Amino acid sequence: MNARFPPPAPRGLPLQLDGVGKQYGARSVLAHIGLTIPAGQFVAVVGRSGCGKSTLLRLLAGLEQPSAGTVHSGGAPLATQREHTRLMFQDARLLPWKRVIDNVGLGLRGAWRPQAQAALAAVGLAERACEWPAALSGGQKQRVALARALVHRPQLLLLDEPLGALDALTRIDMQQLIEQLWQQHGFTVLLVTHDVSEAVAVADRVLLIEDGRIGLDLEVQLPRPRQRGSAQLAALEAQVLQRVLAQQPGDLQPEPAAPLPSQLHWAQ
Ligand SMILES: Nc1ncnc2c1ncn2[C@@H]1O[C@H](COP(=O)(O)OP(=O)(O)OP(=O)(O)O)[C@@H](O)[C@H]1O
Repeated sequence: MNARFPPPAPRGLPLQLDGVGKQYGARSVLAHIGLTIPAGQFVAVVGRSGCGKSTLLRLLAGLEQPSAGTVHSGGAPLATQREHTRLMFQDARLLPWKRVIDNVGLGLRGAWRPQAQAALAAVGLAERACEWPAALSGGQKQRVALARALVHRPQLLLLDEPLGALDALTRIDMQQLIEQLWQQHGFTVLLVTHDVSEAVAVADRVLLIEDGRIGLDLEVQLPRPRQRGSAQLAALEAQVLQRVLAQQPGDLQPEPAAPLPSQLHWAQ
């Protein structure tokens, strides 16, 4: 990757969540979340489907407001830091009628092309700047989405399962790219992922959400680069998985099965 990418913001944003809750109508999704995340920490957020991982990210991104509690950064409401926060989703959300570089430069003013070109170089796609998004693979589209975030020099990068649709090898490449950019630029990362092995491989800290709260807060103190497939990573992964599996599936609990037509027949 390219070291010429503009110098990073001095540090990541620290986060302080106090008593954060989120309700949708009568349904409580998050309750009393209290968290201190130091500047520049790489945090992975895991938990069963529907436990509130994306909701937490949307609250941090300012796309939703908490029903209770506060989110601060450095003593001020996080909302004052919106320009330093970027969110990336599972789908790249590129505009198909704009070339790759124009997608990266969306929202920039002035002489933005060199910055966008440098961001593309940082994700290894300098040569693809003038192509249409349709000419890119899924992994390349996600790299463009990452460049589109990087070009704003974020201090807080919120990643909502951005690698979920990628094949296993492309996924590891992207994990390593994100880790490398994080090391270069020092932004704070919150990565929502369904993949516990990904969480322990890339993060400093893994948060498990269960019953609307932080059910497990695990420091990953292994040196980097981490050896995929190592016994230490496997042990951490097992520790998180055991905790997830010990939990009731909550709203994923299937409805009582309706009898099949053939069963109905035999019951008569
Ligand atoms: N706008 C909304 N209105 C009502 N309920 C919502 C809304 N957004 C999310 N929910 C509910 O909040 C709960 C948490 O949703 P969320 O998307 O945060 O879960 P998640 O952990 O990210 O799930 P997944 O892993 O499946 O993506 C779910 O039960 C969901 O149905």
